[in-house]
Amino acid sequence: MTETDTTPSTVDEEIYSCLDLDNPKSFFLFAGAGSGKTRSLVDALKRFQKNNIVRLKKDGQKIAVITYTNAACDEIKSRLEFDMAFHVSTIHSFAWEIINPYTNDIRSWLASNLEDEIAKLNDQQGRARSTTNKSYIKRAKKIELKTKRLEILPSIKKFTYNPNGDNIERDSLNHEEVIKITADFILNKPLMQSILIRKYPILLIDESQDTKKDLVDAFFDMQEKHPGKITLGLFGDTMQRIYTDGKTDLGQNIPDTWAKPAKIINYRCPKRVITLINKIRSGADDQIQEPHKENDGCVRLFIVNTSNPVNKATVEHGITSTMAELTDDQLWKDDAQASVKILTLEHHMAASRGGFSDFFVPLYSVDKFKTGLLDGKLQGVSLFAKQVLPLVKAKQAGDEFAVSRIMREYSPIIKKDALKKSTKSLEEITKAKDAVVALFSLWSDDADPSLNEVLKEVYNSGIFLISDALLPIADRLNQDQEDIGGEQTEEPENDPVIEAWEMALQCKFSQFEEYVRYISDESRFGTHQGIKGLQFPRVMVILDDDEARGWTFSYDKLFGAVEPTPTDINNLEEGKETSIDRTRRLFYVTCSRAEESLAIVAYTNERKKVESYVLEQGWFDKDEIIQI
Ligand SMILES: Nc1ncnc2c1ncn2[C@@H]1O[C@H](COP(=O)(O)OP(=O)(O)OP(=O)(O)O)[C@@H](O)[C@H]1O
Repeated sequence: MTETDTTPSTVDEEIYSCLDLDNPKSFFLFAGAGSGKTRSLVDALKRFQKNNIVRLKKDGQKIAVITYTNAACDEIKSRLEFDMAFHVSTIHSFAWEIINPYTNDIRSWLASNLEDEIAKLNDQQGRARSTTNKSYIKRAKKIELKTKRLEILPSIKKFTYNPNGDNIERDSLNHEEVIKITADFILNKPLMQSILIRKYPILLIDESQDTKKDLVDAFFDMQEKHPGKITLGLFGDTMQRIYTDGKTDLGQNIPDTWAKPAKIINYRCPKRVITLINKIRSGADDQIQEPHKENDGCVRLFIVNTSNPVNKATVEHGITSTMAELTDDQLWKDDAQASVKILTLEHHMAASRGGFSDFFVPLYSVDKFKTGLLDGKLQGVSLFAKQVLPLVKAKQAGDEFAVSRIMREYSPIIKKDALKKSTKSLEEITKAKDAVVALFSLWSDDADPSLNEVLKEVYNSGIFLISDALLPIADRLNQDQEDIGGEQTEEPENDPVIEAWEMALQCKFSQFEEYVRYISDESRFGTHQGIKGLQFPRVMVILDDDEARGWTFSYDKLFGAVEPTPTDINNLEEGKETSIDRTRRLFYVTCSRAEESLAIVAYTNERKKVESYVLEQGWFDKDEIIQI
């Protein structure tokens, strides 16, 4: 490294000096958790904004900043006062903006890619031992779908893509394709590189460790071919790479011509947390952080014996009380304020702890619903989340102004257009008022209606529009009522999507409210991956392989409770990544979120092994370990 400095301003100075339009220099910032990477990024841009933005704008150019999440995008945009000279976007939107005008090139790429994929699948079919086993049938289905897609390609006039959506329409590209096509165009179309560099002479990537490998490679290639024309700046922490599609060897083999500033201060965590994360990290590389904060903070490992049945809710509640005593911080016990952040590996673990499983689990089991369910954009969710919930809250708070605003915005009864068309607007207003009263009456006497009851009421009064996803169910609910005592209706056809909704709609509205809090980041729960980049005063990390059910991560292996598998040993011998490496990085990310105190809760049936392993590794002292 050319520089290792404890003075952040020197590092920031070096980064800023790279953003020189006459003499651009690329850089890779080496920095661990809580070292202020995002702050350095924004500071450099702000300084650039002050000194050089006029020239950039005059030349019709922009600075491109690629971030990992939409939330990070919004944060950076707002800190740069929404200056249009900064093009801040996620990698998927950035990629799509680059390629979307080139319909014919996309078509050719897709055609050749589909042909390759079909040829590979046909080859596998040819070598299959049986034509009746599951893999054969699955491959046959894939060949059929890919062939169909290949056939319709010529008829597509314009490809579509939504970086935040499921992209299931016939003319849409999926997320993986957009990244691959962009990387391929940048690598193999010299004109594309020239256009990009002309438009964005400075390209900065935050969270570069998790940015799609193919694209990072393409950007490296572009920089190598035009060294005097572009600044490529990478911010990130290789130890925080938690997705499998990031570039594994990022940080190694950085060209000599690049600047390599390093930040070694951790501004977020107290001293004890920093010694812990330094120890965890020492299993992967030799980066050591120094604390900025004076306080020691508190860390405890609770090892929970799962050889006998355990009530996890009770155990975890007890742990928060113990932490409150140990830290003398009563907020550890304050459930209502969500003052403790509880991190689980999987969403379903958060759902069961947060009490919204009945709504979440059935819908999350439908693959194409996953993204929409997590960002709240799933068709059907917004009726309850954006219309019914705020309306009920407004009524409960006696805020009639908010009630009428929501009605004006969403209700087809009272919407401006409806009133214009109607000659009897007074009548319509009365109808709307009655609809609100009828809906709100479901909550009278502290009742907690089911989503089904709410849907039925919405259907009957027409207070809000019902999306296509819920309409068949609403129809059926109403039908059931009409059929009581009448003739048996025909058995409905099984449709897994409708069945998932039917199950979810049986939950109580209060469960749905908890789900909304979860996806709005207002609940006490988060996932190990989802809290990337965030920080919280009190953090409880739940390690529970059995409940997580996955195979990508294994805390039991990381903590020495389970021996590495032959595959792990093989990978290790071949210098490849193992599930222990992946889990170590995830554990580093979760522990490094704590600003004050940290409780780690390890569920295991090998408690003695876990204790002796963590003592041997020097992660915890004996008096920091509590067996339950
Ligand atoms: N130079 C500084 N002086 C004081 N506080 C700082 C400084 N730099 C960063 N911080 C604070 O430290 C905390 C961590 O900063 P930030 O989130 O930017 O770090 P990061 O490197 O992006 O972290 P991570 O990679 O772990 O998500 C924030 O509260 C930030 O305000």
